[in-house]
Amino acid sequence: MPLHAATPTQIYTFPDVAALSQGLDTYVAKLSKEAIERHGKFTVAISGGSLPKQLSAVLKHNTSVDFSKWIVYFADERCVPLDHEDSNYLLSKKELFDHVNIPEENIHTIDPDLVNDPEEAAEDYISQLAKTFATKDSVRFPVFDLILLGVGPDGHTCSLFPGHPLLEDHTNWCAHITDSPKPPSSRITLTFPVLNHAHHVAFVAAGAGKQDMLHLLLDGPGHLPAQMVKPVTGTLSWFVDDAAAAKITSATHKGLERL
Ligand SMILES: O=C(O)[C@H](O)[C@@H](O)[C@H](O)[C@H](O)COP(=O)(O)O
Repeated sequence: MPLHAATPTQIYTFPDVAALSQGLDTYVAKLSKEAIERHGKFTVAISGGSLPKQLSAVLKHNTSVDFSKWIVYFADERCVPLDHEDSNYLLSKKELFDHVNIPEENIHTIDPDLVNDPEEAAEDYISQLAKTFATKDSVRFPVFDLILLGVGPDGHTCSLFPGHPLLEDHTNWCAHITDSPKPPSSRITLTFPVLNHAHHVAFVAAGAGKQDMLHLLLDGPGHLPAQMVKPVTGTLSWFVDDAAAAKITSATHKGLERL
């Protein structure tokens, strides 16, 4: 089955989290190879939460992936020091970076000196993005090869929360938030235009706790943040385990396929 979905949204389901990690490994390894063949690098943005562990369980052992060509950003980051237990960087470091050979300079962290000034931290992150995606003026939005997203119980993704003014940010590449309903309250996040310009966007969701939200997001129309992720020309995929997929009832459900 081709990974490039014929339908706007492709849902891949797996019997359990172990199989989900296997599927993610296959998917990410394929996209990494394609991107490196195409332009010599693989640009990827990674979220926090449960995703880094699910992503890395199998991938970190995959010796066929050329991690030396990876350029990593964070889909969102909490404004905390890099060694803080809430740091998304620290999580991905433990789960993935410590096990593979991504050059340190290719891993774009929040500037630890700016964690007390979220606005400055977001500005700095835009400058970091510009290093990879040309200058801020010569390209409209970064085009990531892959952005990996999680989804919260309220339908948030990245640090884009329901009803928040950041949902209306259609110009900045990265924005800050100081009133995140999910702690910690200060964060920086990629914005919708960046998410929607990626070549590939994949949501990852596992466990019965996600059932109701997945039903809401995938079975009907709506304007929750996760539903606002609609790549302009890229693909949109969901990687879910059977527990998370259990309440999906619409036509979309009939499209469920094993990877
Ligand atoms: O830093 C963060 O908090 C995230 O990037 C956030 O958007 C996360 O992906 C979702 O809240 C899902 O988190 P779980 O996978 O842990 O449910």
